[in-house]
Amino acid sequence: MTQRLETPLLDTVKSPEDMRKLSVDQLAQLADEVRADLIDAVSRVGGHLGAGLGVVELTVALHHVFNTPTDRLIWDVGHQCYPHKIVTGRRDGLRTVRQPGGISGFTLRSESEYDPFGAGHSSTSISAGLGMKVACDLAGDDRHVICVIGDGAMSAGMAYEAMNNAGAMDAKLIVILNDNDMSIAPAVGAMSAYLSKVLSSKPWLSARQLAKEMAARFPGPINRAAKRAEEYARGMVTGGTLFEEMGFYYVGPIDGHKMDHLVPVLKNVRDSDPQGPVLIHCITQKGRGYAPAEAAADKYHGVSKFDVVTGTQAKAKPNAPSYTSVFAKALVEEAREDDKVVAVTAAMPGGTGLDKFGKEFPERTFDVGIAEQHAVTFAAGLASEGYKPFAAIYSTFLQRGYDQVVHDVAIQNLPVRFAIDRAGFVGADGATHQGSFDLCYLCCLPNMTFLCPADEAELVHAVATAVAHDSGPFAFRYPRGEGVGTQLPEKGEVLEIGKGRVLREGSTVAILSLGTRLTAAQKAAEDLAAKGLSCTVADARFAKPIDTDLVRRLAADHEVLITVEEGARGGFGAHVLHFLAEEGLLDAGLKVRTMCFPDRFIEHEKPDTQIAMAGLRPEDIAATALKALGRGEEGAARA
Ligand SMILES: Cc1ncc(C[n+]2csc(CCOP(=O)(O)OP(=O)(O)O)c2C)c(N)n1
Ligand SMILES: CC(=O)[C@@H](O)[C@H](O)COP(=O)(O)O
Ligand SMILES: [Mg+2]
Repeated sequence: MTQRLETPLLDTVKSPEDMRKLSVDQLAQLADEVRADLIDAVSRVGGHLGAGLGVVELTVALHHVFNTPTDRLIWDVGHQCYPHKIVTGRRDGLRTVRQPGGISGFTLRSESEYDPFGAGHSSTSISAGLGMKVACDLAGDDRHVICVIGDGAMSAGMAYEAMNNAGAMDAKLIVILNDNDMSIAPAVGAMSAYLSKVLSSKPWLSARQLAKEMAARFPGPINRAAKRAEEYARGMVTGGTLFEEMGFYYVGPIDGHKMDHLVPVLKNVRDSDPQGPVLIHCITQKGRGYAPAEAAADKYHGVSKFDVVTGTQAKAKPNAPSYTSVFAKALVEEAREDDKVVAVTAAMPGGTGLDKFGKEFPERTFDVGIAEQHAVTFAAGLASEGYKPFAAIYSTFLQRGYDQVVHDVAIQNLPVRFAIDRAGFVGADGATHQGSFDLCYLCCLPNMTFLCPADEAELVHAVATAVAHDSGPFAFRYPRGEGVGTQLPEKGEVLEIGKGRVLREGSTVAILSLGTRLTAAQKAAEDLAAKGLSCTVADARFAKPIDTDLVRRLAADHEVLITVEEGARGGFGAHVLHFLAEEGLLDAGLKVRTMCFPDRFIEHEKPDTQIAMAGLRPEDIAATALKALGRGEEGAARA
């Protein structure tokens, strides 16, 4: 246990520069103080906690040993970067993390020179780091590039693509595997740390380098044998064979919470000059140092505000079930009737609700790790053999598997069902996580069917329709958070493909809503009616195929046609415009307005504010109609 020094260090240590003057004992004390500060900050505003708790010592040691920001330090995913933000001048800012106007919950280039690369989606750090290291080498810059990547993020294909490339190059990229839950964990502790110190010390590395150089002088078979002998010798001791095979010097495993292990190993790696990349295997504990987090199944990965003493989170009582829980329940019901229904998640069982499905159907539930590309084609394989796979993937993360959607699912017209959660604005996670583009990137695909339920009841029907639709790929989307409180049907109804519904009949303005903007559309119609304007409100239900009869009728019977959707330009509204143009329905002077997200990234905010920033509130819809009729200003200027 570190002998705590009297003066609190966090108040005097203002930057990594200050940290470089500290002793190892002082660094350990500083880590304790950073951990306490992290817990305090997140208890006030919520956010990602468990991962940051697991890298407090590593963060302090890295900024002590390396000359950041000149040396580039990249955090994979970035959710564990809160300690990094505390020690790089954003301690106060952390009390505003993910809040309106506050700092980002991930690393962000525009936020700090200590954030050389933005993140949010996983497994990008090694690719980015290699690019930076090669650039530095080309420019003759003598700086280190360090990537910290978790064991989860290491399960994504992109990480292997990057390691495969790095391992074949001479760039001395430093990768730190932050391993907080290995299924086969090599021994950690003083002995292994000692070995790693020795293995990463200059004499050993240069001896190994010498062996490598000697081996390199022999022709093929001898060279390979010599090289392999050296690697297996090390692999036997430390289990680094996999990474060695990929061309990395493997160092570890070391205890990622012991400052007197971390600092010497990092110094040795920093000062050694092996040709090629190095991987340091750090064993850490997610949630470390905060009992409620350590005890929690999810290690307090993502939390709302909480009481520091008890760990009890302040969760507002929901007015209605979440869309995710409605989806999960509906899928369980359907799966009870149909044993071909199977479910696939990419490391998000809790977030997608498939943990509930897995409780009842463990053998029909597949968590493939953070591997959306694989998840999609794995589902395609299941579908090709007659199963009904539901790939439940957040809108933003499905972007990672897009070519697989096109190449393996749509072209082959395989009946994969895409349950797209977190569609539309997601709030605190901000620009990297918004569900903005799925309508754009799926509606353009031939063979795709895309259903957009307007509320929870419609979501239950969407699941039933997805199960029944076996003739090709089928997507349905729903937002983060709770529904509007509609009565849930006993059983899902199979909807007629490509058919919308009219909820309000009028004559001058037609509002064609897609998805959960329906309540706003109905409110806008009421506001307009109060101004003497007669409005029709229709729920398109399907983004693809469009209900062409409905669109034809709305175009023929109204002066103004407004489409509304929670997605970026190029989605539903664009396809309605294509149809209207092809049918010549724009030629008679119909006034069309397509309301969607603006052509910019919307940062972290409360979801309602994000809707206002996008100009999609009821008052914005009403104003758009009035302006189209030449009667008054269009919606409040977009924030
Ligand atoms: C492409 C992608 N898919 C899914 C996620 C959601 N996600 C965020 S953190 C995380 C787990 C990361 O595990 P690990 O890398 O081991 O980091 P730890 O939280 O254990 O520190 C996941 C799945 C993501 N950010 N990016
Ligand atoms: C860091 C990350 O990508 C996930 O933790 C994500 O923040 C989860 O989002 P939800 O909170 O919407 O499940
Ligand atoms: Mg992990």
